[in-house]
Amino acid sequence: MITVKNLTKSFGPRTLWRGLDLTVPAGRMLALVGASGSGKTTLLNCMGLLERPSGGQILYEDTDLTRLGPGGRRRFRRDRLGYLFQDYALIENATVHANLDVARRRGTRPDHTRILERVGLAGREREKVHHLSGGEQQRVALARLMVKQPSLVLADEPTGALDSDNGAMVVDVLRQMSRQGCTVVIATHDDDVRDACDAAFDVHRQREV
Ligand SMILES: Nc1ncnc2c1ncn2[C@@H]1O[C@H](COP(=O)(O)OP(=O)(O)OP(=O)(O)O)[C@@H](O)[C@H]1O
Repeated sequence: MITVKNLTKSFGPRTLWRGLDLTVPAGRMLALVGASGSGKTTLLNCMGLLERPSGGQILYEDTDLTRLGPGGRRRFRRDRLGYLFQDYALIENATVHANLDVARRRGTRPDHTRILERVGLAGREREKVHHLSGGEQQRVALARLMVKQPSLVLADEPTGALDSDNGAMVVDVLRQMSRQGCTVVIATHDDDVRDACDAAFDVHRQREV
């Protein structure tokens, strides 16, 4: 479960939100919606320790993420978090296989063949990521999440570069992860994605819609 309490974020004189409260229980999928520029990505970045809020708390279970030191932040990212962001953060120069292997937890042997089949990339293990299209790279990022099995997934427009079939597949995979207990937060402008979530939170109005 992730709980955002009384969160404020300003860039210089401009305040995006003040006193924002939000809870996403484990096993639930929440859509972050709202006009362009309302701060959906910034809120994901705060939850994902990529940006510091100006005030307030972000609790993951009993840990206040805003108070973690460098070691705690590193461990949280490594052990708990899964990002599905627009720039994918893949290792461009490496193969699909290598990109999946870096996400593997010690002591686990995920079935890459089955996972790549699931995301529509069967047989592409040996290809270099920089040879893949934007939508294919987005699906490698999804496959990497399936390998990592994080307990908190933060996704920013995860269907942005995809056709509708692949978009639906991404939502199915995220739903499957949430059924296994993962907390999933998705910033989206896509009504199909929003409808597939358990709830939607408008970042501009600061309430569920
Ligand atoms: N590092 C930064 N410095 C200054 N302003 C920033 C910074 N990051 C984001 N902003 C501003 O904060 C506002 C919210 O941006 P953000 O990307 O979070 O919105 P969004 O709701 O995700 O938008 P979109 O739907 O267009 O992706 C924007 O006006 C943006 O210019």
